[in-house]
Amino acid sequence: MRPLLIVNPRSAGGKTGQLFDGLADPIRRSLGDFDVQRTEHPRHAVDLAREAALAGRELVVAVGGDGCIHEVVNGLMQARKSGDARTRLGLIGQGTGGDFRRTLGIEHRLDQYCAALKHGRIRTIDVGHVRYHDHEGRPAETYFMNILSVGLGGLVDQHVARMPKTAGGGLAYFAASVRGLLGSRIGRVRCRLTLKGETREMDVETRQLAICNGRVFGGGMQIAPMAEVDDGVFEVVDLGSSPLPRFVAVSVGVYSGRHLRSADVQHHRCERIEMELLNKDVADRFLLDVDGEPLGRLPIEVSLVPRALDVMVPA
Ligand SMILES: Nc1ncnc2c1ncn2[C@@H]1O[C@H](COP(=O)(O)OP(=O)(O)OP(=O)(O)O)[C@@H](O)[C@H]1O
Repeated sequence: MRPLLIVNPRSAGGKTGQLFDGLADPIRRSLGDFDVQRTEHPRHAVDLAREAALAGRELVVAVGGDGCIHEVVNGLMQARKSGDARTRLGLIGQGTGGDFRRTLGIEHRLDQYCAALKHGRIRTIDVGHVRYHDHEGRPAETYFMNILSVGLGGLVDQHVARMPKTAGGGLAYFAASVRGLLGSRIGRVRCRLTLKGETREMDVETRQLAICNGRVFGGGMQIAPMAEVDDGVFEVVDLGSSPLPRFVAVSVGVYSGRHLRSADVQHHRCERIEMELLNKDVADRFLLDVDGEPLGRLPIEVSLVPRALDVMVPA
């Protein structure tokens, strides 16, 4: 069957919808014939990817940002659960952030995306799975391919999601980050981590803690430069509970990976982690960011599905 391109026309502030027809010809020259489906609403890509995999497509390409990739990954994982579909994932990055393609080392150029699809190699990656509570308190679950964080990141995502769609990209994200930072609270969190069959419990106080399959989040922040998407473990990076000015200084180091040298920052490894918020009065400001989406809140149970998905990456 022909490859399917799932296009999020709203990605990159709506530019993808306008630009995609112009991209189709160069993609076709490299990939050959393909089919296209444009998403019509949020989470539509989950259904499109699942149906494509169950129909036996060998390759499904997410054309959009990290949110689009997250949805396509969820569709492919759902298909895998309900059958033995083993569809490969491809990427053509068209978003504002591009954190997952940075993790995979794909340069943001159409010819590089096409080269990875046509002549690349398959990398079989681990995928995270999380059980959580949505903003109305209902139990929910999702897969994630990159990073899940608790605390400040989810609050920033929520501010971004509530901004008018006309707000400009970089500046609007910066404003949401400042607002999130000033409104953020320190969570007292009970964590149960399991690594190689051994479970240990610890209580942490943190403004932001990230559970990382990939390396980069927040539009280029190298929260876990040591992470490998196919090593069977999560890197857990806790940015600590220092007062705001010191927290900001440590966070600036996340752009280069320097934060890991700070005494405020803790690093753990696990295949599974359960987290429960002890100071429930901060629950509205201590939120989940799952691959950049503000999905809900604690308590959570996160587990790693090893070698779950084949992704096309540069040769
Ligand atoms: N037709 C649609 N109408 C409205 N929203 C949509 C539609 N299709 C997809 N979406 C939503 O658009 C959101 C953003 O998508 P995506 O992440 O692909 O782009 P981005 O935000 O520009 O990139 P990045 O996440 O890399 O910054 C996702 O939450 C997705 O559910």
